[in-house]
Amino acid sequence: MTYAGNKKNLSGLPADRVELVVGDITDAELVYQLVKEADAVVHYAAESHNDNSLNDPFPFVQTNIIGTYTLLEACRKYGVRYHHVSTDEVYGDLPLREGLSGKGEGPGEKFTPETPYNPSSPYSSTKAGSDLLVRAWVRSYGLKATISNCSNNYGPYQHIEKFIPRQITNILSGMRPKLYGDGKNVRDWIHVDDHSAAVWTILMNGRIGETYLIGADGERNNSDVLELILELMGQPKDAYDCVKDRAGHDLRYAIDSTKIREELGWTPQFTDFRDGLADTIKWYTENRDWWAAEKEAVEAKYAKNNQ
Ligand SMILES: Cc1cn([C@H]2C[C@H](O)[C@@H](COP(=O)(O)OP(=O)(O)O[C@H]3O[C@H](C)C(=O)[C@H](O)[C@H]3O)O2)c(=O)[nH]c1=O
Repeated sequence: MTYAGNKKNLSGLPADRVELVVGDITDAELVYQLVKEADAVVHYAAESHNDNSLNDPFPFVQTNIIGTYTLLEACRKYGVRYHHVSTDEVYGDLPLREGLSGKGEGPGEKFTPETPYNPSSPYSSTKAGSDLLVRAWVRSYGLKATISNCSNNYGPYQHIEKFIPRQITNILSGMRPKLYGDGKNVRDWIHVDDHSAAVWTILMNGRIGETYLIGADGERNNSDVLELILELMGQPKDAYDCVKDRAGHDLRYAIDSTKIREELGWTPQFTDFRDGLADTIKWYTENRDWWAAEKEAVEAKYAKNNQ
């Protein structure tokens, strides 16, 4: 199997059965050469960070649209099975629920595979575009492909630009965590290993042409997540800064993952967010070498936007 992606996301896939390929997916010559030899392609190789897409959308159009197109064409040419890793953000956002405890309890509307696409940011609109390319390649050319749309991941090896690792590494670097706006925005958290296991399940048993939503019923608002990080790291509850909100900030994401659970028998294994977060903190604490060199540059980018 050829895996187009980023080594940092490999956690959970059986390494002996996967050949990791990191490269420029807009480089058609490279892509065709690799896909020719592959049994299957799992495409994780997106530009993925909303804040970066707001500052500079072009790499998102190039990688997420042209890169996906290039992979699809190569898979079509060589008859290779393709799985497209995507995001719940293609569906836009949901209204905040009154009284959300931050523990994912209670009823509320969630995204389903039938929810109409309504992306908000340059990032999510390019992911939506790439999903639609996949659907067109299935219908028009009979490409053997599946799509998954997952909620917010957390766990080891996540880029420190993202919310959870940013706050952990801020604290470890003697800086205060940064919360956008009022911190009431809700994300539906899933451990990266559960996401990887779900992708593997779809690749092995998913029906061609289908879209599966992946989520672990992990809704929490950002303030609650940050307060838990502060508590687990022995910091005062209020030791953070509220900073400028993200432009067009999506309010709430929530996934209904009934389809993958009932049809393919997948269930998340990381059901205790507190434990998963504690392990994640431990990982960043013990692996400073992995992130420390990048910290200054990441924070300088945020500082330019007063974030
Ligand atoms: C970096 C940062 C973020 N935030 C807020 C903004 C969001 O409400 C939440 C999570 O932000 P993050 O940028 O980590 O993730 P999302 O914008 O929700 O998107 C992520 O999850 C989806 C599914 C993908 O598809 C994206 O690829 C992935 O980046 O924390 C803060 O309050 N402070 C911060 O310093």
